[in-house]
Amino acid sequence: MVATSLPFVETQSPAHICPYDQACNYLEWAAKELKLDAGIVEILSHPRKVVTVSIPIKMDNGEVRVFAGHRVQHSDILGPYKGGIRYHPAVTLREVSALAMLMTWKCALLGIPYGGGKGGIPIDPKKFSVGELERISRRYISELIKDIGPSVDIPAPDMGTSAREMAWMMDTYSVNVGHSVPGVVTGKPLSIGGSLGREMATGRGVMIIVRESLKDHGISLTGVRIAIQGFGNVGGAAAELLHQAGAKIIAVSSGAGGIFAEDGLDISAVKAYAAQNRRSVVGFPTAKAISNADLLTLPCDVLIPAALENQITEENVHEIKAQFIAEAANGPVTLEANQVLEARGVTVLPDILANAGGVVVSYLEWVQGLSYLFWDEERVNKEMEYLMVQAYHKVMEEAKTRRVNLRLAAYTLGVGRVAQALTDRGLYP
Ligand SMILES: NC(=O)C1=CN([C@@H]2O[C@H](COP(=O)(O)OP(=O)(O)OC[C@H]3O[C@@H](n4cnc5c(N)ncnc54)[C@H](O)[C@@H]3O)[C@@H](O)[C@H]2O)C=CC1
Ligand SMILES: O=C(O)CCC(=O)C(=O)O
Repeated sequence: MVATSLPFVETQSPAHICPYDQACNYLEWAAKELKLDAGIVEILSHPRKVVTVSIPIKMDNGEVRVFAGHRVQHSDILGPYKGGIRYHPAVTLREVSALAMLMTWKCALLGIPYGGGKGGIPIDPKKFSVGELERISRRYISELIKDIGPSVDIPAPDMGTSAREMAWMMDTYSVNVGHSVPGVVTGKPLSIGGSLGREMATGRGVMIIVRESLKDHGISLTGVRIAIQGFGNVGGAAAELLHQAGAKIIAVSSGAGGIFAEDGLDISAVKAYAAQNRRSVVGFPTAKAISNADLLTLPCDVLIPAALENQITEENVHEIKAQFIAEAANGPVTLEANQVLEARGVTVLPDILANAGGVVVSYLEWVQGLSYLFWDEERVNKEMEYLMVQAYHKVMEEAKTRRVNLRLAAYTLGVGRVAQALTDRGLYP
């Protein structure tokens, strides 16, 4: 296991598991299987560019506060940096760096012409007014103006951000360069060049990958018992689509806790409740209250962590009862826990495959924008489904050929493609 140092001043990760070390461990694991040169691993272990900016803001009460805003550009070997921007109090530079690296492998695995990037601001958006969030978002993008662009680095939503923030960012970028540039972000509102289907895309991709994996095991979605941690953009959409497909969603959660119903939750009612309660499911009538930790260990067929990283670790892995885990979040299962689950025969559908639906539709949004031709939702969903199912089968085939688990198979495909491009472009001497 490596403990990789980053060449910049560091904010410490509060978690005991350093996400960047973990990302490098995954890279090393894949590199060993691929028998890559140590030099290639060394290059790919370091982000190409790391930017941290100060965001000075006048709060509604007149006080001036300064926030840190990060953008990490891991690799642009296959195309412009691509990845979301996270607003969450636990954001650190190491976390953003790890997530940027994951984006590189995800885009490569899906065969879309992007590199990997990620951004983040360590704030809890629930504690800010809309006006304060707008000022933070606009100043963050103004500070990054030279580092982003439709062929350089294209942000998108992640935890704590949505189409609203993307619209502010697109507008700020456009005003700064003097003309409208819709392609600078994806996940934007439809009115300014967003794509139909983007909002539900990550959840839809999760549903597709779960469905394909169950199908391979001779199981249909009907009646399958599913627990989902996180009921935001990704978890909420996955819950809705899996419920529509016949699955029984027995538990969902938000940051402050979760809810459980043995016979399955009415997901439309939970959605309506969360919309009225600042996106929290806590207190939903007719369901039992459970903690986020308890949700993970519920007896169920499929567990979908759709919130933060490092949720299933060596500490709780032995209590996990699900036979299938779909990583809707980025990095929710640690490498050590993954190995334990694999030894027990649990199918872990890795993040870079399971949650790739979002970046795939971001790509389709970008393509539609560049061609000035907008598609109906059916076409967007069909194109996304094709790319997701194709990637799923490639991962299954790779796992079979190499006799490795699905995570390693996904990584060998993603890392292998980037390493090949690095060599072909002559960037590896
Ligand atoms: N938005 C997107 O298109 C994509 C998101 N992802 C990943 O999916 C995950 C969720 O992202 P979004 O749904 O977009 O975020 P979101 O902000 O819309 O929702 C996050 C959900 O997690 C809950 N949450 C927050 N802290 C928590 C905690 N400590 N324990 C349990 N739940 C907690 C929130 O209450 C909320 O229900 C993240 O890991 C993100 O990187 C991955 C691919 C694309
Ligand atoms: O849609 C995108 O461009 C990026 C989504 C993202 O941040 C992710 O897949 O983790």
